[in-house]
Amino acid sequence: MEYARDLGPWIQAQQAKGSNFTQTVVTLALQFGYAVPVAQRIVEAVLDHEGNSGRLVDESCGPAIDTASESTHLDLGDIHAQLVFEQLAPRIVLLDHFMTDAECAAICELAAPMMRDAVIAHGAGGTLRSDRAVRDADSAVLLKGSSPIVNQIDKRISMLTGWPVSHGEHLQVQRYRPDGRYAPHYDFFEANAERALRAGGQRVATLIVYLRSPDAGGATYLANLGMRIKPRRGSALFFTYPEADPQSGTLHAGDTVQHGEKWILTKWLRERAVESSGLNI
Ligand SMILES: O=C(O)CCC(=O)C(=O)O
Ligand SMILES: [Fe+2]
Repeated sequence: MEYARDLGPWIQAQQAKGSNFTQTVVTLALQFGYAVPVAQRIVEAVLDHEGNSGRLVDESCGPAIDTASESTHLDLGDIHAQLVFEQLAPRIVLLDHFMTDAECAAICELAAPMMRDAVIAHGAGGTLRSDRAVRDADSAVLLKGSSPIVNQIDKRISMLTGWPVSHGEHLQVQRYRPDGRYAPHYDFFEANAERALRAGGQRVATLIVYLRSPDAGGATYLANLGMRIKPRRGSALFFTYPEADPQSGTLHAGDTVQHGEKWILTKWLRERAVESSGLNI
């Protein structure tokens, strides 16, 4: 992450004037136009004396898409995806051509007969149940190893993110019909969701692949950023939340589908190997 060199002395001066961490971050954001998560990382780096070079090193050791190359093509072995957009903090990457049209169609066909009401976690125990007021969609689980195409996509996601297949949940396909939506939420578990956390630790990243675009509506809305990602078949949206906290800036929603159907493939990545026989959590 690059930032103006003179910010180092400016931040030190703010601190010397008695500004606390939060005040310095907010002032940096308001006065210099940095997004708050970026401002936070700059202030952290400067105060840790790492900021002298004017360059921040991302120390996160979780799943990551390596976009350091000058090229917008990402060689994923069996396919070349194309980098469309990336944001550093919170980390968001949008790719085109992550799956071919034929692969999207094959995954939809595989999932269609297995569709059930999509569920959400409720209460302290994290009991799973359908609540269409929050998540109005159907969902199907594609167990790891259950078919060649599932293997292929799992491997491709692992290659993209540098994260082992073992540390990912089973793929899921979500289908939204007209009026279907997913209200704003975080993907990480509540701290008291013991059963889910025991299976492989916290969720740390989400990958969504758009399999079928609705005719209207159904964007993925990144609420903290005021950003809308339009579903386009074969494109993939990746975001990470190294801290399972609102500070991750990853509040997001599936906007209401107005016309047509929206189908997506989701992969949630965990801290550790996921020990689950069937269902995700
Ligand atoms: O439907 C979308 O665009 C977002 C889906 C989502 O956030 C989820 O399944 O957790
Ligand atoms: Fe989500």
